[in-house]
Amino acid sequence: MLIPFSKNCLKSFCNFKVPATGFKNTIKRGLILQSVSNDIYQNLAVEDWIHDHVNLESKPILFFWRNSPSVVIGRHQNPWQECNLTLMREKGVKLARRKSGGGTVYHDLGNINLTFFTTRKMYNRMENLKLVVRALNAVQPQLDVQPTKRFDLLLDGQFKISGTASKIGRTTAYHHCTLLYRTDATLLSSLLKTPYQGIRSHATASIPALVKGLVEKDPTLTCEILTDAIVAEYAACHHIENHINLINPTDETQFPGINSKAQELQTWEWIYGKTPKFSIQTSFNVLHEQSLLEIKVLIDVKNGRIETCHIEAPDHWLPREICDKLNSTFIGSKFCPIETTMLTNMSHGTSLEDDEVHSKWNIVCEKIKGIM
Ligand SMILES: Nc1ncnc2c1ncn2[C@@H]1O[C@H](COP(=O)(O)OC(=O)CCCC[C@@H]2CCSS2)[C@@H](O)[C@H]1O
Repeated sequence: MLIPFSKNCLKSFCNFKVPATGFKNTIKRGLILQSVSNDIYQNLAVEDWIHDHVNLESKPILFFWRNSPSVVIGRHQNPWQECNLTLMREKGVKLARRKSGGGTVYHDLGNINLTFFTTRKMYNRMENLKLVVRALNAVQPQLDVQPTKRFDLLLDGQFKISGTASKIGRTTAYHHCTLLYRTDATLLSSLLKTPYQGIRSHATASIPALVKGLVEKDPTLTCEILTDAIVAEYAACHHIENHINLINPTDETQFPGINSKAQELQTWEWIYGKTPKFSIQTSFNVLHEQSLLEIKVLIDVKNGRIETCHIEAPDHWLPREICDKLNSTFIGSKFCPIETTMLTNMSHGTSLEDDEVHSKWNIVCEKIKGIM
């Protein structure tokens, strides 16, 4: 049963504004929430907000959420290494960095996300996954779904339908996982494949797997059927009412300060700027008098910005001093195609009066944009 979420409901969970005494009899043993939003940043902000503000002692929370097409990288990952940013921009797929560690996954409405909030003490990923498996078997006993040692869920022993990540705080923790019920595996794998060559970094690498949606096994399954089954199992386990509380992640009266959290999660500084330091060593060819010339590139990127840049072109194609000027122009700028376009345009009206040199400068900038 879906019911809109009442303000008092969450208040009895919060650490603040609520007196420590007087609620003893009204405190519930747990709560099931579902977001009305499909915005990845708003939904990640809910996780962050609950993690920061809610006292979960004896009152665990299960949160359901789905997103419009998005790629979600782990806290310590490198987006250039993990996904095809060019294809994502083309298809309007959002990029988000979450607060938990682990690998990169693709979300769309065919994917349900579940977040199990508990105290740090009660944090237990395997129990949560077993609960999901019991729920799946309750709706379709024929399904062969098993948790793995890495806390994935595999269908028929080989297809990943769920990936796990977690964040463990001082007193509270959450385990979140995906549940793929409908997916375009070809699109998913092309979005999660880097086209950029020569990246060196110590960022966490994802572990690619074969994926499948549950509907391929049982076409009658829907998001609602699956959610209801998990809700029923969770409610039974925690002796709480079998219902979902709908929440609006933009509602400041329920979640004071949540909109600024969502804003922060979509800043360039968080999504790209938090990438662990990396370098990219690559080369590309340009056509000159019917032969190919090699342009070598070595770029170090720190906090998402170009720290050092060595572009080397044959002297007779692009004079050394122009290459040096190009290198110093890039230093300090964001490793980002929009910023590079601005730099390219800014070179107009400078010392590049020579049209030929100017067009070569533009060619190099275009090629560099292709690796961003
Ligand atoms: N949605 C989804 N579900 C299951 N598996 C996926 C999905 N998208 C991609 N993959 C596969 O997992 C690997 C990456 O596996 P890897 O093990 O590296 O990473 C994970 O599983 C992370 C799970 C994070 C879950 C969070 C829950 C809420 S916000 S995101 C990828 O290369 C694909 O092969």
